[in-house]
Amino acid sequence: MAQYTRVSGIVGLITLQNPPVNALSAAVRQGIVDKVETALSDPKVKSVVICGQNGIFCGGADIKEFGPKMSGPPLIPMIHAIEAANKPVVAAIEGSALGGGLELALGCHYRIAHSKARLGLPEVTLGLLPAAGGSQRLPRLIGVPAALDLITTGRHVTAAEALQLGIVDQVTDNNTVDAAVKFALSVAGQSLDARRISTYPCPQPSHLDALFEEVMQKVRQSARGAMAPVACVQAVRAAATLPYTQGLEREKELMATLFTSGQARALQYIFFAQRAVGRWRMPSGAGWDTSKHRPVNKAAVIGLGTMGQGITVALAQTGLSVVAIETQEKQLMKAKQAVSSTLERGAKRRGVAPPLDRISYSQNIQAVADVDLVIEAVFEDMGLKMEVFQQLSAVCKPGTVLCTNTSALDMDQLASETPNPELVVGMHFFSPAHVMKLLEVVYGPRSSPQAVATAMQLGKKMGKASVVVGNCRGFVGNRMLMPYSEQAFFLLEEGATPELVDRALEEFGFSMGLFRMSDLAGLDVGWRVRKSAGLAEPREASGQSARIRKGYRYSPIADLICEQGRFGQKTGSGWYQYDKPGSRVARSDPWLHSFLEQYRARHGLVARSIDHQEVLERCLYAMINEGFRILEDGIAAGPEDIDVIYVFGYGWPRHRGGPMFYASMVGLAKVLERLEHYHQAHPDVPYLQPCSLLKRLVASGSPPVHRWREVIKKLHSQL
Ligand SMILES: CCCCCCCC/C=C\C=C\CC(=O)SCCNC(=O)CCNC(=O)[C@H](O)C(C)(C)COP(=O)(O)OP(=O)(O)OC[C@H]1O[C@@H](n2cnc3c(N)ncnc32)[C@H](O)[C@@H]1OP(=O)(O)O
Repeated sequence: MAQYTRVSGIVGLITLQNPPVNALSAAVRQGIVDKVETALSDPKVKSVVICGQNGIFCGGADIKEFGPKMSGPPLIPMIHAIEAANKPVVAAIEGSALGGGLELALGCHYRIAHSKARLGLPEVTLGLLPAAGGSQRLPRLIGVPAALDLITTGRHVTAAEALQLGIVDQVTDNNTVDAAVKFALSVAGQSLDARRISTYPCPQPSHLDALFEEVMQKVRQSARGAMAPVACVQAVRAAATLPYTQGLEREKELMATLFTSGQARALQYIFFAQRAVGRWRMPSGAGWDTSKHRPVNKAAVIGLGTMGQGITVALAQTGLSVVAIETQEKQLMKAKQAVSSTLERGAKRRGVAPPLDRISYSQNIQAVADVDLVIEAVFEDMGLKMEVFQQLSAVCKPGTVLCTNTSALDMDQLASETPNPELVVGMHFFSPAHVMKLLEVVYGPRSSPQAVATAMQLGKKMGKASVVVGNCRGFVGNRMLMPYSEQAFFLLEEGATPELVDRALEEFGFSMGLFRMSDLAGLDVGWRVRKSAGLAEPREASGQSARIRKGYRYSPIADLICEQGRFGQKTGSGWYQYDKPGSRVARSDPWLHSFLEQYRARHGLVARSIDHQEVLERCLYAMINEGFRILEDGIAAGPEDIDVIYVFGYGWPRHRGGPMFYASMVGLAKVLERLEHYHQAHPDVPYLQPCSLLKRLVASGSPPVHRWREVIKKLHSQL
């Protein structure tokens, strides 16, 4: 809806009303069309201001209304009518002007923004392009290179940057609507000939072809198969090379392809999934509405290895006071230097002062006595962590929330070391902790909803996509990695190479294939976990028994690689070779290939040709199958939780919506059929045995992903 009033005698004020972000729903578009007509036909009105209610201009088209049966006035003619008006129309931009919201503002003759406003065309992040004339107007207004940057990345700019780029005409620190009305009064009656952006010639950059070729190459590389960034470049190229009306036609054509694509559905699903997981709920029913978080002003980090350093940086950047503890003096000094330089680099980028004085360093755990929350990030060793938790219980003030940053260990066992297990939760960060967006917040059977709420609130404050998950080995993310990597190892035994597996996964869209990723993370981490699970003990070098552990098929390949001291990038070799330890460029390794050949010969395995489809089906479907088990076990509340974890923490291509969404797009019946097929071929691999929830969903007609929770709920109620 839109409200209309006349202010200062001659200014028609149109206010968009659709909480919370004034999205351009059918009703809002109808409201705008009607109120613009009212203002333009009223002879007393000499100029018009468009604003949004509750301090936000407009969050863009209403994504919830996207679909095959969209109704209401279309955006393009609505914006054209505003641009063609014979009275000046001024956009008063507070809060956000995003997507269709900015396109609406670009149709206005003037734009006044509050200094705290953010503007952008983020359609690309939803698998779309700015198709209400935005891809044609913005390059005409700010030039091709700047428009390409904004449209292909979807980044939001501050009001100051918008002013510098020429997107807005004025920035104010005061009441934006008052400033816009004042401005509208000052321009009433003036000629609008030079204010209609669609009539501007598009500035022609020199070497236009070379520029677009270069940008297209870059975009294709970083898009990893996503269509929208490529279409965005094509649309801007149309703006640079065609008259406005023809460019608009091209924009429409490109949008039609994107709008109906699975990629757009996947990206919009992830947009809502991210928000849905933020409204967490534990199986007990506890959530934000029932659980108040404890205030956290001062936090401690115990253990300043790579993870501890990243967490310290993230906390300090969030504005907390941090006590950073490391018992080894040399490591403490090294960590202090690393943390300081990361904070300095970050502050320089943002043009602010580095928050160095928020951190105090100590070798003495007594220094945590007055903190509100502790994050333990010591070495992944249960004995050591138990010792730390005992010490923390003795030192911390009552009510301190104790968090462990374990990636797989039993956090409930750690809770047992404290007199207040209800205050213990897992906060599983991803490396580097100050960069990666994901945080798994792990609750055990005794964790209180208040402790979970506290960790979730802190995650939110740190800008993390925080997901509440239950306690089990590997939680959600790492638990699903087990079948994924197991299949990759089996594929090596059967004839694949790390390069082949990685290529298949990277062409699918993963930021890195499994083997390159393992080399980056360090192979010793998984080796230690397998050893602690009693799997990776040295066995006889050949024969069937070497490939059987605990009664099931097992590939010792990764353990054998580690026994050679090949831990990945940090040692200069792993699944690939590197120029030197720490180097990042992975090269094919003849040693590894000959090792694989010898391994197969020793175990009587005959290499066969393996194609990309088999790699994808075996690795991804085994992982998805485990995702269904996780849902069945109640470790994740819904498919959205798993998908957000994989998109934000594991490099799953966002335009494929996460593993569970992907399964729904492939078709659950097909996933089930392929799992049955591979399980028949490998009956000694339990991860390939289709999970009963998957079978149940297929039996109930493969409902869309947003309806899985109903089936899961029914399943749980019958248990
Ligand atoms: C066959 C060919 C057909 C062609 C048809 C073409 C028709 C379309 C034409 C033009 C299309 C234009 C494209 C667009 O405009 S797409 C939308 C672009 N806008 C965005 O991407 C902005 C998305 N929103 C945000 O970034 C944030 O929400 C922000 C506005 C910055 C506010 O952030 P914050 O204060 O943190 O609040 P939340 O993100 O939690 O959001 C609050 C709730 O509002 C819901 N929301 C937000 N934006 C939208 C939206 N655009 N549409 C619908 N709903 C929106 C959000 O989901 C939250 O609700 P809930 O918690 O219930 O999920």
